[in-house]
Amino acid sequence: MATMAAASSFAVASGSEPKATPKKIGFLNRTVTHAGLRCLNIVDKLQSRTTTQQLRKKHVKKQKAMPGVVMDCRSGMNMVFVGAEVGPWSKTGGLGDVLGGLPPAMAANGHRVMTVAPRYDQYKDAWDTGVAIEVKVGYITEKVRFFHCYKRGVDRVFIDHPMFLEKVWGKTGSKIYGPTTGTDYEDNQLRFSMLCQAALEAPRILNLNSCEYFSGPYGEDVVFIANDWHTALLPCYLKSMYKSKGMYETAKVAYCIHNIAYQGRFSFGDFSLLNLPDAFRSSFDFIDGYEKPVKGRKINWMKAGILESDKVLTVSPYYAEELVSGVEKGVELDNIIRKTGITGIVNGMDVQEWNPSTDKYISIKYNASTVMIAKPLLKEALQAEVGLPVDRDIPIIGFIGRLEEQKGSDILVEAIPQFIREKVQIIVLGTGKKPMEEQIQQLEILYPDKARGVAKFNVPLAHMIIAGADFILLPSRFEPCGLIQLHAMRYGTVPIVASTGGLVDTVREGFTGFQMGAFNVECDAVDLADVTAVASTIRRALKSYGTPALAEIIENCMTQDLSWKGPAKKWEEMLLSLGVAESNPGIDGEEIAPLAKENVANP
Ligand SMILES: Nc1ncnc2c1ncn2[C@@H]1O[C@H](COP(=O)(O)OP(=O)(O)O[C@H]2O[C@H](CO)[C@@H](O)[C@H](O)[C@H]2O)[C@@H](O)[C@H]1O
Ligand SMILES: OC[C@H]1O[C@H](O[C@H]2[C@H](O)[C@@H](O)[C@@H](O[C@H]3[C@H](O)[C@@H](O)[C@@H](O)O[C@@H]3CO)O[C@@H]2CO)[C@H](O)[C@@H](O)[C@@H]1O
Repeated sequence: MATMAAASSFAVASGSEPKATPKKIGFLNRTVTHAGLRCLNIVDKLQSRTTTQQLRKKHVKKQKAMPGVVMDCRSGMNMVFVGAEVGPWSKTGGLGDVLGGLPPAMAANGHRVMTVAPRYDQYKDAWDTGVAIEVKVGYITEKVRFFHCYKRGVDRVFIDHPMFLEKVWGKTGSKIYGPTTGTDYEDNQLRFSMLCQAALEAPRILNLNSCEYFSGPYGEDVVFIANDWHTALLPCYLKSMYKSKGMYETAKVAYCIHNIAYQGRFSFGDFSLLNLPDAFRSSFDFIDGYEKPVKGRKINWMKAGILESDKVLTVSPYYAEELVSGVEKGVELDNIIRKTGITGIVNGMDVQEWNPSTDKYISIKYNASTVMIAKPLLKEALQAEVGLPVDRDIPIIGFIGRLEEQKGSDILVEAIPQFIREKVQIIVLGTGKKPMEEQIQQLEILYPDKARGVAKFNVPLAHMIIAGADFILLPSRFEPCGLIQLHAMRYGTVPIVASTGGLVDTVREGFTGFQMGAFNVECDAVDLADVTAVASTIRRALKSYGTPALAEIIENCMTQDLSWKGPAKKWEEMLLSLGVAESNPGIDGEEIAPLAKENVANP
């Protein structure tokens, strides 16, 4: 906001024209200046028809800068984010958070931004556009419809087909990929092939007039941001169905890896289901030593996504390094990524959903100057909520996450006997693999006055833990970025983290949290050394409880800018470098809270 207020004038194309004074633009109600923002006054428009027409080809921002002078200002890019989850409409974890939070930050910077995700449920706020297309999935042709809403400056597009809705309806959040954790829907390849094809049509055919600055279809000068294995076919179809026919000539694809553990490996014969020319076969070709889902030669969607895209990204710089470090951390795609290269940009967090001074799930609102008064009260509320003895003097350690080996809840459970005699309580919230759910549910029986495990996907409780706990534990075997430590830091809850991926980039030992060292990435056993590291670091953290040193760490945590603002600028720089026609830098934007608030989705 400060940057905006300090701005002094628009750059006006004609030297003879008086300089415009700073103006509030209606959209987002902000003042805008930027070197990259081109403004033509009405005289220039008459003299330079071609330029103006070129401008109109894309989006044109109109405003009255001064009485009698109409200025057409253009900035930004057309961006289409594609993913299997988009929060808050659909979310099983961090992928949904990123597709929910990064696009509005891009829109705030003046870009025209769309997300495309499946319509898993009857979302109250997204309407049928009336537009339908036919796409070939596998050996059949299916009709899909486009639903739409406009929130926080972003066109949210949902792909409607029974393959999404019938399976998941009413259970969004848990059944997106399969009926239970660890079991995938048999037609996932068809479902995500459909998503990719529909996403490629959306910018061309949807006539969206969501706000006064952008109208009509996005057109073909777009950059697609494809996320994880589900969208790996997008760059392939872009080439085989469009570029080969002279369409989407300058369009580009950035491919973002949120988790290399899920690659989309399927039987080699399934290539024929994808309806791609034979030339693409080698990009999918993959051999591993595993028998799942079939023995031997396979297709690997993520491998193709990496090879066929114009740029490969991931969600933190340290994870980017880990991915190319070797076969273990690169999960057998390290050699491919070494060839293409990869850029890591650390995730931001949604500072609207996670804001201790407005959070609707917590009874006391607070900020960095009131945290020490608020936390004990929020702790008592949390203890009462989960049925632990209510005592504000007992430090609480929280854990939130998908219950998969990645997150290390099994390591935590094994470490508990080594520190449970300390003055401490533990609260674990997560869903996922059944044995791991059962393991956390046992905690209450083993340690009735000390520990609780809640095997539910429970957003209000996640907020209460983030606010009421003193420490948040992330004993991850690997962690591409991690959002929970970001949420925690904003709430003055100090992270204790394994030294891996984004946890290395975002938590500074002794300054904003505690590092435990890197853990064994082998997932089929719990390494005793990791158990010891968890227990000894927890004891170290507990020693700091109530000390000025911890108070300083809490303050350091809470006074950081963890929003998407910084990461969005880095994303913009990278996407601009791809050279999509008609792409320009954005502006230095701010989301306007009231607008964003009234537009918060209500799925
Ligand atoms: N039981 C429960 N109840 C309520 N809420 C729950 C919950 N379990 C998890 N959540 C929520 O889901 C999100 C999980 O975020 P993570 O960063 O841990 O993502 P995840 O590992 O799924 O995603 C991957 O993608 C993200 C985004 O790029 C990376 O940060 C991450 O490292 C990578 O593994 C948080 O918002 C958390 O509060
Ligand atoms: O936002 C949370 C994560 O969501 C995605 O991960 C899902 C993954 O892409 C799906 O394929 C599926 O994973 C299952 C996998 O296919 C199966 O072989 C078996 O290993 O079990 C897995 C778990 O059921 O579900 C994952 C979510 O649980 C996204 O790709 C990740 O980046 C996100 O972290």
